[in-house]
Amino acid sequence: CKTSHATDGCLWSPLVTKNELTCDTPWSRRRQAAGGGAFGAAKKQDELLSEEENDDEAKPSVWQGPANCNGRHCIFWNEGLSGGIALITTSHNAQLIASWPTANDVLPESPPFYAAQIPGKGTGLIANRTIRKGEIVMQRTAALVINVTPHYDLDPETREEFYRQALDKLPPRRRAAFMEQMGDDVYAKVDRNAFRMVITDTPGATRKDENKAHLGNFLGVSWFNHDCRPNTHYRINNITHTTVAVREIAPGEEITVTYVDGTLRRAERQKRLDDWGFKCTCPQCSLPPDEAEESDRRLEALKMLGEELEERVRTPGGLKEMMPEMGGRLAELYEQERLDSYLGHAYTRAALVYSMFEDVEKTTEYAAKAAVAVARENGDDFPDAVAMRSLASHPQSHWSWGIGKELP
Ligand SMILES: C[S@@+](CC[C@H](N)C(=O)[O-])C[C@H]1O[C@@H](n2cnc3c(N)ncnc32)[C@H](O)[C@@H]1O
Repeated sequence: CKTSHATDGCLWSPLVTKNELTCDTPWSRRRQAAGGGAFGAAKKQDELLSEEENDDEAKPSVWQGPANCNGRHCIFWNEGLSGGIALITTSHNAQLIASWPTANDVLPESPPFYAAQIPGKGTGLIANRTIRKGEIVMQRTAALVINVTPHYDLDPETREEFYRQALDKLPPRRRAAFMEQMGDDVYAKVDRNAFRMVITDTPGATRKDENKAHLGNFLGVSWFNHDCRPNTHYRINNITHTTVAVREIAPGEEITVTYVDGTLRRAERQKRLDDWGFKCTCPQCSLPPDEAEESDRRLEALKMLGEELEERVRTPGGLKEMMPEMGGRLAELYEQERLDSYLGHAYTRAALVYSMFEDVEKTTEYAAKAAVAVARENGDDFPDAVAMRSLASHPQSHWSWGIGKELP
């Protein structure tokens, strides 16, 4: 093994230990991604979704970098991992990412959607068959991960050059797929299509910690348009983005996500969506005035009730003021507002409140619903999903059981 930053042969990187060097690992040929007929739509639209999967020759999975540093932020990349990943971040964050598992970024044989032009929205994704509630619609690993500090602090010219250098580290088809996204330059493509994510191994780190806050660009995921009452929920684990259906999606229906907090009132949602450069005309935003006002009133009630429950649980003696029905009311408000992608949170609150007052029937009902909704939204092993399964099967053994009744 020679140690070099050359683009072929045995590659060296500070991100791998000597034992992990992959010099003699034979290159595995990646399988050809499905495409063509399954999408049914025009070829151009198929390519939007599948091009990065069609590389003729696979690359070895080797982390490289740092290169092209600007202060503490450098470019790190791995051409062979999950279709190709490039990072602009610190060495510490890059090492952390390199230690994480990633999903294999390959489209399923028959993706349940095709890309099409949607009037007034640009490109979007349409279901080509019935998609079941709870079904994974798409799973992608980030192609580009960028720390927020260079994104917000660098002068535009330096930043654009820096981003182009990072993009150059991706395999050509992946780079081409990136360039298909909406936005006039690389910066705008990142800005319009990226998801905020926290790169940390420290529980409790928040997006406000600039060292940890990053923007992740996930090819394919960028084609989901916004709806204030979307039919999917997404989660980001490590640097993998997973989109799951939160209700049954009919063939021909557009697959949507929300870009903003759907529990906000209509004017606030629309204000935030202005930043994305469009006026939202989704069914919820297009309700007749009286129904829109009713929705806003429900959202206000939902917010107040949620805050009241939090406050009472946190304040000494606060549980004395609580009534078991408050939990059920909260869940009802979420259901009436069709906030299908937030039901895990609402059902969990409801189950806990009923458990505090030893209502066995309601506790098991809401804990069972919460277990299913939380698993759908966050994965089967998510701690709240595990806790809700346990509450549903043995309510009396849970920490919350009866604590509302035991107070003096
Ligand atoms: C992440 S991209 C989604 C894909 C995009 N339609 C395209 O053609 O690349 C976000 C952009 O799509 C458009 N968009 C998304 N949802 C929309 C909606 N509900 N109404 C109008 N435009 C929307 C906006 O221009 C927004 O800035």
